[in-house]
Amino acid sequence: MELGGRILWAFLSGPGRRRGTRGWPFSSWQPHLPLAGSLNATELVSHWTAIFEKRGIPEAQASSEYIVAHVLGAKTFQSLRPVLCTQPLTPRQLQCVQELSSLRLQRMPVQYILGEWDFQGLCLKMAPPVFIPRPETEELVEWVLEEVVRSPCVVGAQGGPLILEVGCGSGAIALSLLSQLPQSRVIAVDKGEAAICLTQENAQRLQLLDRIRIVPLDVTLEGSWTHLMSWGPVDLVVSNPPYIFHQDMEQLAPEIRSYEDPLALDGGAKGMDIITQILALAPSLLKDSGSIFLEVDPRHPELVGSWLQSRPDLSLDLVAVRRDFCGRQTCPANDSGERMKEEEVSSPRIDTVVTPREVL
Ligand SMILES: C[S@@+](CC[C@H](N)C(=O)[O-])C[C@H]1O[C@@H](n2cnc3c(N)ncnc32)[C@H](O)[C@@H]1O
Repeated sequence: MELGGRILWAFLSGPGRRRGTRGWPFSSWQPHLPLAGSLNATELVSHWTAIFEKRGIPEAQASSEYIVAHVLGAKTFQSLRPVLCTQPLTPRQLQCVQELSSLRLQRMPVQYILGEWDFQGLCLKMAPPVFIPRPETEELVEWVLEEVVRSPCVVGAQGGPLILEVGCGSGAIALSLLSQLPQSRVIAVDKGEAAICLTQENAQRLQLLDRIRIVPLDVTLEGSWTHLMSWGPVDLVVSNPPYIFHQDMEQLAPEIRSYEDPLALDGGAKGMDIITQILALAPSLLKDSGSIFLEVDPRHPELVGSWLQSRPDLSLDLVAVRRDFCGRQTCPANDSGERMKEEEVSSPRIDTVVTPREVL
């Protein structure tokens, strides 16, 4: 498929991905501490799973397994050495499990409790209120990687693409692209101070600081981009922007509502505030042959399509839409208002391919 101008790839995430329906279980109820020496890891997991279930904590068993494994020095319960599963925990270990489980009872996400989480095989430090990277976003990264490998024009002057990530959060997208594209360089921007610090720390931990520039920047501020232009136009823009419709914010799970930065989630009335900022800036920042990859809500391709029609000056075409592994998607309409054709392609995760206007 030959593409004339700059192009846009939209990655749809299911409507439920950042929401939740469970209630806030705050109460004065105190779980009792099991007697020291009396419980091994397997029994302790059962003990806390039962408490979590009783208190309506989502993913009760997984939560207790992660916590117990973490205290015993493993990433997952399944990877614990068999002897550690049957050996009684020490009083100190029991106390530690108790403290971390109490945080879970307050609906703190497991990722913040453990203080680290894996994304694309990288172990990243996590800290509230910086957005916790979701598994759906790993698919966005995989899509970008596929396109970089497939498209020889996505190569910058130093032999790899120059990538701009808008809203880097913990650095998950930027750092996983850097680690899998050894020739690439990334400019990672975020308006949140905590996000900038966490990306910096994660880049340092992963020894990727030499190929990343981490810039505190609010994309909605006029003129904020001018100093980015000195690094030249980029080959790719990647973003998992805040895209939740404002009215949907109230339906978010307590884990999200109480611990993650609302600025990482709330995309304004139609979830488009940051999306349109990114698109509007593309001509100044993106090479003519460049691409933008965005994670969006299933309602967005239609909205983005209409918005792009009102901005022909941007020379941007929405060329492809994928849905996430949850498989939820609305099929957007094309220019003539018809439903877009669904094509079967090699990856089962791709459901709709939108060809660029020039090719239609
Ligand atoms: C959904 S989070 C994505 C974080 C990370 N990329 C990930 O996928 O895990 C969106 C990020 O955009 C940042 N952000 C929100 N508004 C912004 C703005 N106006 N300018 C720059 N960054 C912004 C937030 O601070 C947040 O870190």
